Order: sequence, then C-alpha cells, then structure tokens
Amino acid sequence: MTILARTVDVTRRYGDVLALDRVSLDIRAGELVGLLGPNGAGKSTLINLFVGLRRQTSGTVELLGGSPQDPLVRRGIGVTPQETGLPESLRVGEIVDFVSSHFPEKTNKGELLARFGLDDLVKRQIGGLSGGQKRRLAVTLAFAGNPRMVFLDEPTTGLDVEARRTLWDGIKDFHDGGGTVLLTSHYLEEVEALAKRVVVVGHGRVLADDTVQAVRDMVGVRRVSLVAENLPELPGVLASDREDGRIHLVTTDPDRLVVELVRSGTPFSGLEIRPTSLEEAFLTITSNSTVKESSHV
Ligand SMILES: Nc1ncnc2c1ncn2[C@@H]1O[C@H](COP(=O)(O)OP(=O)(O)OP(=O)(O)O)[C@@H](O)[C@H]1O
Repeated sequence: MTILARTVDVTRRYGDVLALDRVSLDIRAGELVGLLGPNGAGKSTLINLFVGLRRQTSGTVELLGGSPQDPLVRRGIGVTPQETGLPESLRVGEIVDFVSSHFPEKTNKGELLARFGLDDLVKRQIGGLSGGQKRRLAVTLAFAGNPRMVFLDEPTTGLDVEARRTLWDGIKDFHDGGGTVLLTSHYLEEVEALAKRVVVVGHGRVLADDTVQAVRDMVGVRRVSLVAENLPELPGVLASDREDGRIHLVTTDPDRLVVELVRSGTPFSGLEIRPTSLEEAFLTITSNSTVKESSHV
C-alpha cells in the first residue's frame, strides 16, 4: 500500500536536546495513526518535520512521495498545530474561504462546517467564539483543502466531552472516506476511540508501534511496592528496583503477585499498589528489555 509519510532514521536536535533519536516510521494511505507519548516526548517535532515546518538534523523525511519542503507537495495535506491564532475579526465562513482558496481542490464549505458541528456559526466573528469553538474551527481548517492526509497535534486539548466527540466524529468521517490521519495525544482513550494503530514515543524514540489493544495491555501495569529483605521469584513481574529500603515491582497482575507473595511465606510490610503513569509504564518496560530475568530481587 502507498506510503504517504515516512521517516528513515531521523534525528532532530535543538542544541543539546535530542528531540528525535533515529526514528523510522511509515504511515500508509488510509491509516489513522495515533502518536502517543508524555510531554516532551518528541511528538510535535515529528509532526513539524512531516509538514515541513522544521528540518531534520539527519535522516530522511518523505511526504506524499516528495519532500515536505516542497509547497506543491504540502498542498496535499492539512495541518492543525498544537497552538493556533486565528484573526479575530474574520467570520467563520470567511476564514474557511480564505484557507481553502490556497488549495486547488476545496472541501464543500457547508459540508465541512456541518461535519464539525460549526454550521450554525458560519456568520460569527472568530473573536466571538468560545475557546472550544475556536479549537474546533482550527481543526476544521485542516480539512478545508480536500487533503489526502491530515496532521493534528493534540486536536481536542481544552474541549469538553461533547465537543471532543463531535471532533472525533468529524475525523472518523474523513477517515471513513479514505483519508489518512496522524494525530498526537496524551490520552489513550482518544487514541483508542479513533485509531487502530498507535505509535508510542518517549525521549525521542519509538517505544511501541502496535494495535491499540496491545498498547493498552502494556499500559495496564501496576506498581507494587513493599519492604522486605529478599523476595522469591514472583510471577508476572515486568521490572523491579530497590529504592530507600523499598522494593518496587511492576506487574500487569498485582492480585496474583500478592497472592503468591503471601503463599511464599516471605515476611514483608508496607504493601502499596498504585497505577503507573503512562510515562512510567513505558519507560519501565522499555528500559528493561530483559525484564523477566530481573524478577528475582
Ligand atoms: N524550539 C525548540 N528549542 C529547544 N528545544 C525544543 C524546541 N522544541 C522542542 N524542544 C525540546 O524537544 C523535546 C521534544 O519536544 P516536542 O515539543 O517535540 O515534544 P512533545 O511530545 O510534542 O511534547 P508535548 O506533549 O508537551 O507537546 C523537548 O525536550 C523540548 O523541550
């Protein structure tokens, strides 16, 4: 299947900061891919390279079979950056006309606004929109030029549940019609609602590239921590470490782990079980590629 966006071994530095570290990724026509990761993971940098706003330090970036730096190539895509500023005095309908006039093919204005629940606001000045309506409009504009592919950087940040769902429906509609989407998010639920494939990034690297279900299973880990001298071999331990006299165990099945711990008769105290953050989960999992071997503390 046609590859619409590709990076090969891409690195991007900002001074001493390594924002992307040898990232290779293919996005094929018709895919809806979620790019998930904690703050500072490198998601926006990757989007900015794909859409030609920044250049890579090394490696190759391809867009629609050409270069993201080529304005003709860029006419085939739509983009909503993480932050947008729209001219306050223009009306909603006018900004849609203005943006779509830059593209050879336009999306029907009425249909576009209806798809994103903005059809009642066509005459409203942008300065009179709520924050959520402005964000929805900014996302809508990515679709104005009948793009083959859209890049959405945290499209639903700041939206309430209803507005978020309306946006999701609009994005799904585009995808159902054959459109390709790459969107970033901090939220697994958002990626789960939209995407089949999820690419997890952390510290500038691709940590996982899999189905949403597989990634959800990875994230569903818990941290069991306790005080003990020594522990026996315990089932389902993905990673472990010792800190300030406590032992921390990362597991997908804390119930079974505790049952086995009690069964073993090992003396322990101060048992705590808590969720791991997304970041913690991924960093723990990926920094322990030989995880099974580390289960014996
Ligand atoms: N213009 C810049 N100058 C210096 N450092 C930068 C610049 N842009 C990004 N960085 C750094 O590069 C790293 C990746 O940032 P990036 O914005 O790509 O992450 P992100 O995953 O999009 O984060 P967030 O979810 O917070 O938007 C971070 O350490 C960030 O501080």
